[in-house]
Amino acid sequence: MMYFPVFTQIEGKRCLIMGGGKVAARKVHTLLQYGADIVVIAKKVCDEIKEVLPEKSIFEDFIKNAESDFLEKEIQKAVLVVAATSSREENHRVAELCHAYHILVNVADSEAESSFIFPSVVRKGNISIGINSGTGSPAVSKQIRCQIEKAVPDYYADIAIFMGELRQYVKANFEEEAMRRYILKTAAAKAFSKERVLTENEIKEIIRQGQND
Ligand SMILES: C[C@@]1(CC(=O)O)C2=NC(=C\c3[nH]c(c(CCC(=O)O)c3CC(=O)O)Cc3[nH]c(c(CC(=O)O)c3CCC(=O)O)/C=C3\N/C(=C\2)[C@@H](CCC(=O)O)[C@]3(C)CC(=O)O)/[C@H]1CCC(=O)O
Ligand SMILES: NC(=O)c1ccc[n+]([C@@H]2O[C@H](COP(=O)([O-])OP(=O)(O)OC[C@H]3O[C@@H](n4cnc5c(N)ncnc54)[C@H](O)[C@@H]3O)[C@@H](O)[C@H]2O)c1
Repeated sequence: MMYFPVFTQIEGKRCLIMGGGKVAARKVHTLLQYGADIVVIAKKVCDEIKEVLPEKSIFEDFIKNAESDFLEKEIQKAVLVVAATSSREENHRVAELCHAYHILVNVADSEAESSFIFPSVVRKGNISIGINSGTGSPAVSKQIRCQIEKAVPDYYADIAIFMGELRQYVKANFEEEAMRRYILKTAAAKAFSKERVLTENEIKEIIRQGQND
């Protein structure tokens, strides 16, 4: 299955993880990096999760029938849900509820029931590179991630921050779109060729050239 990559903002937003084992811990780790407000519900929650989430975000000893209304309400508060229990029946139930409420759901043991799947992620500062094999083979994604990690140097993150700030400045100070494009494209090309952020003088020079052309 081929997936369209979307970069979504989850900072401060509720993400519900159903299940508290190895897979749940990996998804908690990924979502935490992006500032999600995570809640975990499971029969048993592993130490790795307890170490990174506050007690109020963990609902352990969850028993399906007695508290089914609780789960449904928690699902409705979430922007995305992960069904990662070791019970096929439970994962299926969570998936059905999410589909009924049109809430994004990742089902750890069923790609077919998932409305989104997790990419393998390379992070360099604010830069995020997501990888998906398109064949349901996480081992392939992991190999590609390792190659990209080696190929993308840390200073790219500094250039990204620098270019983000330059872009705000250029948008605020230059009315003509062609000029904005010239400055930003030239500055990015120059920063990457010099393998560092540009100095104020180098930026002034680019602006001068743009105005003379
Ligand atoms: C990328 C990554 C993101 C993440 O989870 O954070 C990810 N799985 C990762 C690791 C990993 N997954 C598995 C192992 C054991 C080795 C192996 O089996 O290969 C390892 C550990 C390892 O490889 O070290 C087994 C496995 N995976 C799935 C099932 C269920 C099934 O197949 O039904 C089973 C059990 C199969 C069985 O029972 O045997 C399903 C999915 N896993 C996906 C993503 C989606 C497809 C991604 C794609 O196609 O690119 C998809 C469809 C749904 C989803 O989970 O979103 C992360 C790499 C992190 C990194 O970069 O290191
Ligand atoms: N997507 C992936 O990358 C990936 C990788 C490996 C395995 N899997 C699949 O993910 C699932 C979870 O794997 P794991 O290694 O995290 O298992 P695990 O045994 O480490 O954890 C299972 C968790 O589910 C909880 N649980 C079980 N039944 C429950 C129920 N009825 N209600 C609430 N909580 C319940 C347990 O308390 C535990 O917290 C399995 O189905 C496995 O096949 C997916």
